[in-house]
Amino acid sequence: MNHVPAIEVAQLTKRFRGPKGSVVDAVKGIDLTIRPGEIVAFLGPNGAGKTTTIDMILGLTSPDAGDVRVFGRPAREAARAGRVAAVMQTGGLMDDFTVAETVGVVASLHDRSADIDAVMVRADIADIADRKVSRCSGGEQQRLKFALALLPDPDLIVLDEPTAGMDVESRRTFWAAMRADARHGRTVVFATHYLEEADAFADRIVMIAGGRIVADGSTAEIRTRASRRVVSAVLDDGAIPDLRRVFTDLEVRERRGGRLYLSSPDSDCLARHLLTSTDARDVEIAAHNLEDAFVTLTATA
Ligand SMILES: Nc1ncnc2c1ncn2[C@@H]1O[C@H](COP(=O)(O)OP(=O)(O)OP(=O)(O)O)[C@@H](O)[C@H]1O
Repeated sequence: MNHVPAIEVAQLTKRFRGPKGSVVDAVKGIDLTIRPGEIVAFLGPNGAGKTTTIDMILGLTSPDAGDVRVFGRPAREAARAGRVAAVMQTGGLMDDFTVAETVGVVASLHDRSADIDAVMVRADIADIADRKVSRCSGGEQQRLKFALALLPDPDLIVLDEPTAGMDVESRRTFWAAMRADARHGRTVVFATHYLEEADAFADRIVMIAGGRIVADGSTAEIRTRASRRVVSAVLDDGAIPDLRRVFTDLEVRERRGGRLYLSSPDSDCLARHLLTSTDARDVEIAAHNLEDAFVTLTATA
């Protein structure tokens, strides 16, 4: 069963028509395979097409072209079978219920429900069980929605910007609960604007811009692909001509504080050469942060 992808999307396309005949190509032929147990971030700016893609994966919107399979089945069928659950940005909670009542009512709607107490602990809402929903903060409400999503014990959980509008502390608590739960082998897909969330939580980042995937890989791969790493060392300018002969793509970026900053497509090879074949001292390799990668990749999309 594990050979069947959790999500398989082929040439997924969605066009919206505006009021005056205008058209928006929200998703322009996305291909994507997500394996069971992966934690994947959809990272992209506003209007990139993340929500539209998620809606099609959940079977809430039909694609204009292309195909979505969730655990080998059409999206809606997988959702009906209780294999998929979602935490969406807005709506869905009743103000006058307490947290525990909400969980109880929703659990009773499922044919098969996970242990309620265990779910409340996993979503980190056991301490606020008696609080009215209307008195819960945005972060607490999102954790409650996360608990509701855990109730059918789904194999895939999809979260659309689950921490939008939360402060730093609430975000941290939310992700701590998510991370603890993800260790149980569930597949998790989430959309975010926050680079640090994708970086800290996902195994894999799918960057979406302008309705297309502009990069797909592990966080480290994305960084490397987006921008070369910078190798710096204490080294005289006199060494540069020789380095240029060995590394035809060498870029001399700057000299600062006695250090020379260089880059080349293979930074490991450059660093090795500096250490073994030149007088360079204090060699360092610095990865660009994800913010740099994001700007570079979406600018060229
Ligand atoms: N129902 C709709 N009718 C018309 N246009 C739509 C509709 N839904 C989305 N769009 C447009 O499709 C594009 C993609 O929107 P989408 O919500 O998928 O992006 P997103 O990456 O989720 O953005 P955000 O991060 O702001 O939520 C946008 O230009 C948006 O305005």
